[in-house]
Amino acid sequence: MKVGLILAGGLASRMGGGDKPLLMAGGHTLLEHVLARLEAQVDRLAISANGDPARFSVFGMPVLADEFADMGPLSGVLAGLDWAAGQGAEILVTVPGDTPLIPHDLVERLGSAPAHAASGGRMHWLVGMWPVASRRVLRDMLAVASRGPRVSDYARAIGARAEELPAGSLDNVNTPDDLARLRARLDGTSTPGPARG
Ligand SMILES: Nc1nc2c(ncn2[C@@H]2O[C@H](COP(=O)(O)OP(=O)(O)OP(=O)(O)O)[C@@H](O)[C@H]2O)c(=O)[nH]1
Repeated sequence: MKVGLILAGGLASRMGGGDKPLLMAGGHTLLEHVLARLEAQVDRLAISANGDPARFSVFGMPVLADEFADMGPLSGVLAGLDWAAGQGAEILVTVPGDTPLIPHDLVERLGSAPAHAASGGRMHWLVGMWPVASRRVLRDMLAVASRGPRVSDYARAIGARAEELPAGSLDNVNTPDDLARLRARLDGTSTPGPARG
């Protein structure tokens, strides 16, 4: 069984704070775009976010808080792997909530875990497929780290493979300029809404 995790933690400091996945583009939040593309590809979905989970309650999914504070996205990945283990899943698919245009066949393209997405030769480590059995390696890494370990270090430690995805499908929103570009791209398109929410 494969389950999915939408990463929505972090500080969004380059956007001036707030929840990047709740920003609007093309008539939907970025999170709704991710959901609409990922939902049919996995058996269950959860959101990784700290703070008040109520702000994500409209999506009807579990909201997983980081166990290790201030350790960056890998702490969210660990929470997702622990949740996935509890669901009886073997594979966790992660997608950042600020990456709304992932392919509708992402899981098929990634193939088997561990695999991580690349575009134009650049790795997008958080668009990936993680074996749930690897979670002990990650827990050990986080338990001894004094600051957030690099996602690439963990992915490489478990033998990650890179899969090239179509150009533009991994464009993410880090800055107000990124958001303006995305809005210009989605303006006037009829993006399908999510099946829930
Ligand atoms: N669970 C969790 N997710 C995080 C954390 N930091 C970042 N993320 C997620 O990881 C992905 C990439 O995050 P970044 O854009 O690099 O970091 P950010 O904090 O969101 O934004 P900046 O402060 O501008 O770097 C996004 O989906 C974030 O939601 C964290 O500490 N915990």
